[in-house]
Amino acid sequence: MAVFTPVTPQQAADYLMRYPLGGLVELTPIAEGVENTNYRLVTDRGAYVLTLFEGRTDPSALPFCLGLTGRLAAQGFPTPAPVADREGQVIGRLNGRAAALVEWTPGAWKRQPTDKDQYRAGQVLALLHLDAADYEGVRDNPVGPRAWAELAARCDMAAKGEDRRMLDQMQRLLPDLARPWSDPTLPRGPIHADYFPDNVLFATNEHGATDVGGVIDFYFACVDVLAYDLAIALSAWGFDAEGRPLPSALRAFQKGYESVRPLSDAEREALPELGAAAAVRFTLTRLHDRLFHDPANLVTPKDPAPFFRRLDYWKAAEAV
Ligand SMILES: Nc1ncnc2c1ncn2[C@@H]1O[C@H](COP(=O)(O)OP(=O)(O)O)[C@@H](O)[C@H]1O
Ligand SMILES: N[C@@H](CCOP(=O)(O)O)C(=O)O
Repeated sequence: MAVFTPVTPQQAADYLMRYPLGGLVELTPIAEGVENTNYRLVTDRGAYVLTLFEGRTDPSALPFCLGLTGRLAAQGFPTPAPVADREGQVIGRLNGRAAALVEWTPGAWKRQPTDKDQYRAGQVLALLHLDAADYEGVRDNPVGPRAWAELAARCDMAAKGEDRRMLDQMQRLLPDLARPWSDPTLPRGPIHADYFPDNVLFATNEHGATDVGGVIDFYFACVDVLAYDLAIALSAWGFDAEGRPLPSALRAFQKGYESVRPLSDAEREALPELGAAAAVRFTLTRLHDRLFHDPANLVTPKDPAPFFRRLDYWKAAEAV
């Protein structure tokens, strides 16, 4: 369960006093997620997510992340807006952690997205890139190329067996993986950087159709190469649980993306390299989090191996 820092109903009720949201009705821990502590919090006025930010989310990045979602939500992009307290602040402090309240988004993520869902998810990612383009916030990617070597060095102290084999292979690739980041022709801008199916909630819209109701979890958001965000998303949406490619899902997602924001030739060409970088980035964080997992946390670490297998697909695509 993703509760690293427990919050009691009394502590939540006290925290709520600074918001114009009425009194606490219900506080329920949210089981999903692996990074931060999340509770569903219901008040007299509505439902919200209470998040306490843990290790990997640097509190100094929160103005960027919450500013971006606030801006996108105000522009009509489907994402829950952060809630300001009576003094206009969206970032508070609770139980020794930076904390925020965000509107609750009804809906659920697609465990088995159809090609139509893939297409729509691709469109919404491209809309995010267009809508966020003139956002003025600045944040470097906290798990960009510079962080990979450090993560690998930490894993190096503990990896054995199959983990060691994956790590050795990734360490050999690291020097070349950063190449696209020195290419000035690749457009940059605000990206989500964790656009996985579990961060895209689908709901029934006012016309009775299923649509993306809310994109959540912008806590890895940063300014980076736009096509890298697409490569991350393709890597997240276009493979099965074992890490084998799903060609029609990959096609549908990219087609949806390009129906809104067509790629330049340079972006299309760089996509396999960016995909390989995405495979390594998520393998490394998963490997790191599993190797250094604290059993006192009831979160189940994610398996790095299926992400590592995505490398084969992207490397083969690079060779074409
Ligand atoms: N605004 C929201 N509306 C509805 N559910 C949410 C919202 N934010 C988070 N959740 C739920 O909480 C879970 C964990 O949130 P997430 O931000 O992905 O956590 P983490 O960053 O710890 O991985 C999500 O999978 C979703 O079920
Ligand atoms: N998406 C990442 C881990 C971050 O988890 P999330 O629940 O915040 O999406 C992964 O799959 O490794």
